Amino acid sequence: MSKIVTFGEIMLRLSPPEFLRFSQASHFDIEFGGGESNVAISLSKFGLSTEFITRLPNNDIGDCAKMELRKHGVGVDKIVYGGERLGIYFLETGAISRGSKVVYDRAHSSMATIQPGMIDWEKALDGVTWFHWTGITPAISQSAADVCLEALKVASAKGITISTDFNYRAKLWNYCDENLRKNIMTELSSYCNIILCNQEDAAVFFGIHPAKSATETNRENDILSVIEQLFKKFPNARKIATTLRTSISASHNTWSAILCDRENTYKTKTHQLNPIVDRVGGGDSFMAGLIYGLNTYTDDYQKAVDFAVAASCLKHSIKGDVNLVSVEEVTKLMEGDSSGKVAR
Ligand SMILES: O=C(O)C(=O)C[C@H](O)[C@H](O)CO
Repeated sequence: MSKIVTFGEIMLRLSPPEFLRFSQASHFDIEFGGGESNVAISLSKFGLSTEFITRLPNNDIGDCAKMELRKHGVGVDKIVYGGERLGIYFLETGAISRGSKVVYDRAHSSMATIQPGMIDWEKALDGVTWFHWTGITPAISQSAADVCLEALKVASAKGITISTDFNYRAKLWNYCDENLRKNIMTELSSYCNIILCNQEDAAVFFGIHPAKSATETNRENDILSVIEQLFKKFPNARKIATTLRTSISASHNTWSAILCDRENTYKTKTHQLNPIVDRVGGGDSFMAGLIYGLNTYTDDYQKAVDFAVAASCLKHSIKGDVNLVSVEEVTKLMEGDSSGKVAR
């Protein structure tokens, strides 16, 4: 039976109600979010045994984060405690052609000040079959990057499948220059078997760009060229996926994905995404869907990626960071029922 661990920072998400601007708000809606905890919660909703590892402050706010994870069935026993505070991110939700805005307030958080040796990875990863991290964790601080490396070394020695979502966040990565960032991400990524990546991630982290042919390229060829180069750079990578969003106008968005292994390419159908309720966590919901898909449809990779894209499509209908949908709901959409009919 699969047992999945994700590792990263869970934060308080504070957002003005509805579509108010920060400057208009007199109070905030409270949720919890974070790339890796979003994946853990979604996987737990799909019925997989899931554990989230992080460092939380030993105070009431840290307790609330833990209770949130527990409420969704995610294991919290490997969490360590200490440090001053829980990270926060402020989200102003955009509308029409005004984009959303994120302001991070996570400096000196418990996760940013985590140090090597604080987590006993040998014990924490005992009996685990899958370990997931993202490029957000090493972006927080050098010591968080070091702990990530500690985890990956142990996971890899134990033969655990390792996945990552590169998740470049331009507003983080403040503690190091471009070269160090490249070295850190190259070392961490070299342990990974399953990778979720987009063109920007590949360019920023590894200086990888689409190879231009004499003929005109298109978006799909560009990303396939990037994926080919990533496979060469990372010999341990078995599968690389990407999501493709088109924003034709504020009211016309589509969502699809591609999954590649070293021999084949699996493309999904294109889903319509309108109206979008909340697009935060779209990539995380895809990642969780892919982890579920690869664990469930073990010899049907087309089905695995079809499940992932349908899952993330549904996420866009849900307020908050997390994809609170069941396998049955995803399967229904995957099989073509996008009617949104009332279930009676
Ligand atoms: O941006 C981050 O660092 C977060 O983890 C916040 C959100 O949960 C994340 O962006 C969603 O993918």
